[in-house]
Amino acid sequence: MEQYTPMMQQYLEVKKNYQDALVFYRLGDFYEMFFEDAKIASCELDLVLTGRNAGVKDRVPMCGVPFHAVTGYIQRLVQKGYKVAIVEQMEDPALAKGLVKRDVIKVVTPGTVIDELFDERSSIYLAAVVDYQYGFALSICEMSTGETTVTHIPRNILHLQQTLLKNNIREIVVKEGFDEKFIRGVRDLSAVAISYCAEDQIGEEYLPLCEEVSDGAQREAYGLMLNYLIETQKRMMHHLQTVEIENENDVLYMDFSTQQNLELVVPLRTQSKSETLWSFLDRCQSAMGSRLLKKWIERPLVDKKKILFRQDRIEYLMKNYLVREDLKDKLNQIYDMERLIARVAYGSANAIDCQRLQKTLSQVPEILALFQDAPVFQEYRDIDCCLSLTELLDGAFVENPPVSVKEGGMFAEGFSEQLDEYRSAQKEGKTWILQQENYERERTGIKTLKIGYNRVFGYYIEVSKGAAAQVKEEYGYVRKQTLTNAERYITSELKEKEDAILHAEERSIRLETELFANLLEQIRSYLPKLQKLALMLANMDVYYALSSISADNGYVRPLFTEDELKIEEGRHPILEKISTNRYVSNSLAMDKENQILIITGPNMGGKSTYMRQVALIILMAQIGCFVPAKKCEMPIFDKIFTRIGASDDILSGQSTFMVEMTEANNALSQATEHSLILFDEIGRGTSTYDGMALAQAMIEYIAVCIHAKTLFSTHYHELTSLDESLPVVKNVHVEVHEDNGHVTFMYRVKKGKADRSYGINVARLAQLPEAVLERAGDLLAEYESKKRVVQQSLGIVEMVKAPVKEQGVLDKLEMVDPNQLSPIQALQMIMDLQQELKEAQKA
Ligand SMILES: Nc1ncnc2c1ncn2[C@@H]1O[C@H](COP(=O)(O)OP(=O)(O)OP(=O)(O)O)[C@@H](O)[C@H]1O
Repeated sequence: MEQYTPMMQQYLEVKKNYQDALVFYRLGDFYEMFFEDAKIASCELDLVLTGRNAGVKDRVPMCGVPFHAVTGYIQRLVQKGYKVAIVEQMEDPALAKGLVKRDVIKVVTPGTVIDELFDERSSIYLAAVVDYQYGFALSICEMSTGETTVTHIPRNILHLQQTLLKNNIREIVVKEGFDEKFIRGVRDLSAVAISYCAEDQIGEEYLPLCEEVSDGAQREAYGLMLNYLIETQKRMMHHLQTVEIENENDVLYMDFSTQQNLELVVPLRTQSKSETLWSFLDRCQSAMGSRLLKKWIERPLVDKKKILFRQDRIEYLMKNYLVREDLKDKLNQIYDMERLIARVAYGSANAIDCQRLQKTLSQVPEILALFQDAPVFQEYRDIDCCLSLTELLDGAFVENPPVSVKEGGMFAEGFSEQLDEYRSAQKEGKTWILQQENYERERTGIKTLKIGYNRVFGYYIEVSKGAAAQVKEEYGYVRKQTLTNAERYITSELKEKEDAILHAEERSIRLETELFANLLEQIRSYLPKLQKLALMLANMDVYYALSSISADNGYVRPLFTEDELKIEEGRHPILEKISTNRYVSNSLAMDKENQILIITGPNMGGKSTYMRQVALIILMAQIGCFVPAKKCEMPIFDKIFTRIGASDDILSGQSTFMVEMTEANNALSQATEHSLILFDEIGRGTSTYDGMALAQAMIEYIAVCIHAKTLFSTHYHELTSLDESLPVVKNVHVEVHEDNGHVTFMYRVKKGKADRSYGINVARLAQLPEAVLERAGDLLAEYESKKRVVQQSLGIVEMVKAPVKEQGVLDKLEMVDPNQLSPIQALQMIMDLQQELKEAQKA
């Protein structure tokens, strides 16, 4: 019977346990892939697919990548959603008896990348999801910093998808048997990979971390996440930070499409390089500052005290120009400490990382000194700067240490006496070799004689073929190798010295490796303190960025009210900087009597810009930043919903109109009186009457049942008469001047409705054929003579709000399958639902 070669048997043995990963199998200076893996990888990475003789009749498909370039290839595969299992040689091939031992040292997966990260300013997350029948518990982790959180979300496909998209989760881990319906929902999001993991006993070393999580389902999710990390990373993850328990109500809620519509962190058209709020505000000097800023933007605050706290710090820096500039200079010198220490803890740091850590640490006391007299930064006054560690690392390394930690040459002279001794032995040896070369030249009279070195023969004397006759027996040369035009010899003296040199070299490399491991261990003992310092630096960086942009652009500090929203001369932060003509500022006033503004006016008149501007000002205010306005008073909003523009449909398979209605429903079903709703031309995706009817019914529902502050732009002029039946509805319009059929946009928002629509005038700006414009003008006149009127039911609209919160309890009861619950889970469910019901009734 045919049989695979021993090596191929070894490969297949490993592959058996990693069916869902591409196995990168180390063979000398290459990582090779075989069989299906080779076909996939050659396709995805443009590699040549070859074959290998493996003992059986057919050659086995194979492709490979050189080991030194492997990171880039893994990056590309993981980006595409693949997992890569790296199989290393576990012993020195030169010393191995028989087949070299090999094993998987790590599995790189889409949600756990560390060394293979593309972009230092963004973060990639992994989430473990546990289904407890009436909800999901999630544990989310960012491997490159060790940050972890746990949270609960409703057991609902849309909510799960939203959570994954909003948090840039690239991979979810579930237990075998996870509800197929939800798996399909996750598969619809092509950017999220799904992995399965069994629940195992967690190692003792991680138990203290687990104890931080008191909630049963969350702890289960956290445990599942740990299990998966242990299984894939195959090493102790010292860098995992204390778990943060997150509650969706602790931040201003936005759904994913709102984050997209407002272009908070990604531009709407993914191809375009246009500015997002993040890129605009990001004056951070370090990547960790940028990442923190992004987090602030995606999770604005709802707690007034926390907002004021940030405002105070930003204000301090705005007022103290010199401190701010000094801070900038110092922050400029720091490195991405968060990821540096994660690499140290994880064990993948090199000498360059440690050197950067030292440089960063040495800035800390200077940064703190800047805030000696600033009461708003008092919290940091007693922070431990890890001075002893800074000293320990100071001057430890040579100026430009090597990337590899395996070849020595990292530590500076004076770091270790022993190392210095080995090194001087090496150096002496090398000087001896040079001297010996001269000596041999002199005694043989061969001017071209040289002493060389290679790995196979060690040191040798090389003499050209022509001169070989001059080599006399009495010199004691032993011929070792004959080349085409040279002879190579060794002498016993040379070999003796060689031994000493190589010995010293080997010993010094071994010592350096030991010293380095030791140093990492020492740094690890400072871990919690270092994580605190990194967070402080990232915070400082964000404070710097926001204060600098606020000061440069004349932003004001928002004041918080109970209900009234008043923005005087507000501006769109980004447009005011990039627009070629002068930006026209606009005010806004809303309160209980003015809850809904219907905005009319021509296309291109500035309606969308006005709405976005309001949303951005509110958002900036709730991250603690100052805002582009002359004055701003506002309540704290709990949620923002938008339906703006035709956004790309991420959740595939929905028509524009369906997306529009889904987003409208998100707002109508979740908004409260403390929310902000922006509806831009809702209903335009269907026939005029349908659209107008839906728009009117939505406005009425918001006015009567929700009471959220709402900006509603529309081209249905008929809707402007709603202010008669609904006193909370007010009309505003964007001003235009018309002169002989030509319009000039004033971009000023004024009270009252637009006198008419200007579609045909705007079309003229687009240079449509005159014949079309004329015909349209005639048709318009005809239509207008048969004007539509808005149906108003007896002046007062009566509507009943859909029960939202109690309904939630009923929905959960309905969805749960009692046969799937353990007695403890059932008890927990009763307690949870009862609690939820109480809260719903209180609200
Ligand atoms: N306040 C302003 N100051 C200066 N320019 C502005 C202002 N508002 C809008 N603009 C300019 O007008 C353009 C069109 O604005 P916007 O998209 O808000 O119009 P719109 O009324 O929503 O149009 P449509 O109904 O076609 O969507 C913007 O891209 C911007 O260049």
